Amino acid sequence: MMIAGVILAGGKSSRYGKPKMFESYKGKHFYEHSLDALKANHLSPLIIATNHDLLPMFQRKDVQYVCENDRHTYQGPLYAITNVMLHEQTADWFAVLSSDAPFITPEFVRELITFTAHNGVDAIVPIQDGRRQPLFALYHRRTLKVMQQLVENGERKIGLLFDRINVLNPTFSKDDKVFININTRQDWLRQQ
Ligand SMILES: Nc1nc2c(ncn2[C@@H]2O[C@H](COP(=O)(O)OP(=O)(O)OP(=O)(O)O)[C@@H](O)[C@H]2O)c(=O)[nH]1
Repeated sequence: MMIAGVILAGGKSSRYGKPKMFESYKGKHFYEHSLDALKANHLSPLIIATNHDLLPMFQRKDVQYVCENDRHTYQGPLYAITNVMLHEQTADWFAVLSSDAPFITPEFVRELITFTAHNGVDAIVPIQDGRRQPLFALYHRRTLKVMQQLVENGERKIGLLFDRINVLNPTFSKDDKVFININTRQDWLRQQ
């Protein structure tokens, strides 16, 4: 079974005011914390989903870059995941992380992956504090068709996907910090 590691690192960062994936924590950019958590679990290929404007700002060479078509820039995570699945056709599963969660750990990714052993599951989406965490999640390749249908209908909400596929919703009580994502500078000041 092949699991690709995907980091969503496009978007507008409009609430943050500048591209938040390049903020630094412990000597690494935010996006590198996601990348290294996937890499530590030997996921392959490793893919950063981004857009042409941001592409020159990434420094890591140990990863593939998948850019959204200019016309489709800023369409959100659902579009970005669909685009990655269309580009990477060999992986069975896609471990998808955001690039604004600097407290992510290899241990979290390792635990998440264990749930792929469940039969007949299309996606593994943790629930934390009663909320779904779709950007700390795993999606099977067979979800691509439904994703494409949603995207073609102009849908942006990834939540709509979960009504149409078989989702496992594990809980991770141990390390609450893992799921913290940074949307505003205020968020980041609070966490430091
Ligand atoms: N590749 C790609 N990633 C995206 C896109 N939209 C959001 N993301 C990523 O998805 C994660 C969550 O994004 P959000 O914070 O909800 O949206 P954002 O556009 O980055 O920021 P806001 O403008 O403040 O909403 C981040 O890691 C983003 O980099 C997109 O269109 N393409």
